[in-house]
Amino acid sequence: MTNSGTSAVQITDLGKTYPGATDPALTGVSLSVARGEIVVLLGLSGSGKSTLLRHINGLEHPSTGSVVSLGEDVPTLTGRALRELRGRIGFIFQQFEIVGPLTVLENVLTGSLATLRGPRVGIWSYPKQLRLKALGHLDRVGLLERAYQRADTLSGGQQQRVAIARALMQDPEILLADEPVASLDPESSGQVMGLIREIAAERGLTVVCSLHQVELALGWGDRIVGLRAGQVVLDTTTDGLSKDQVMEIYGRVATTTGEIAALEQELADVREQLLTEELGRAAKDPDVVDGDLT
Ligand SMILES: Nc1ncnc2c1ncn2[C@@H]1O[C@H](COP(=O)(O)OP(=O)(O)OP(=O)(O)O)[C@@H](O)[C@H]1O
Repeated sequence: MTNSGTSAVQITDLGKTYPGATDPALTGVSLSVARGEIVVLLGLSGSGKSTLLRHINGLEHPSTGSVVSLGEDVPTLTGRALRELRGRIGFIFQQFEIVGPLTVLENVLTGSLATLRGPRVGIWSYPKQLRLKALGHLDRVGLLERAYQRADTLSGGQQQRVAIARALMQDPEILLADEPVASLDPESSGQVMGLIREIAAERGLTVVCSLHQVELALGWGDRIVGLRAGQVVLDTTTDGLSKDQVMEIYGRVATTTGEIAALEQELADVREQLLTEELGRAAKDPDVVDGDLT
């Protein structure tokens, strides 16, 4: 069944409890995303962002409630119908999932594997029209000159741009991005997020992207959906929304052991990021002798 309505995603009263878990990962989540909308899921580690994203393309099965993506009743789909839906929904992950020893071009080409029969080895095993399409996407993300280089010789930001080009090979209608800049420095983060937005506007893509950086989310998304312990605690457009207003609702004092553990983890991550940035600055500082960071 295909629905020609304007809703890209319609989630109603979604609940998810993982097998063996005592607490639900999601409770009573309802969310409607219009076609062409750019939505940020914001929340602490463990608040349920990935779980929610993974329901949209059927990587998770709901415990209760319904998920309709691009007019398809996702939990009822299996086999070919599910593969077809996933073909219409691109997914970008935090860890890029790039195959290091393969060339940049071949990594992009793997984005078209679902449309081809049989395994492919090497760029010449892909039809010419797909090779040209992949080169076009690499050009769009600014990496054309890197096409024949090994993917693991690229920086983190460049690898994430390869992941964007790979997702575009599917000609997706929806793009899901799960903390796409969590492993990047602030400058590369801004570039990657800017690129996703530009490409979404060019292609009229619907984007649902999880982030945990409040300021980035405010500057980037049209709408913010705040999750806390598996529940939607904020759902508003970013227009005129201040950081304090977001923090007030989504960053309230942690109350459960799980939330406190999540906050502690978040703090450890921030400390690690600061240390990495500091080491990066020290490495560039001409006054610091090689290896001497004291
Ligand atoms: N496969 C799984 N099996 C059991 N529990 C899981 C599984 N995946 C996630 N969870 C639990 O579900 C809850 C929500 O996790 P989820 O990964 O969706 O949160 P998140 O907000 O995306 O976190 P992060 O920002 O760290 O990725 C957490 O308590 C997590 O431990």
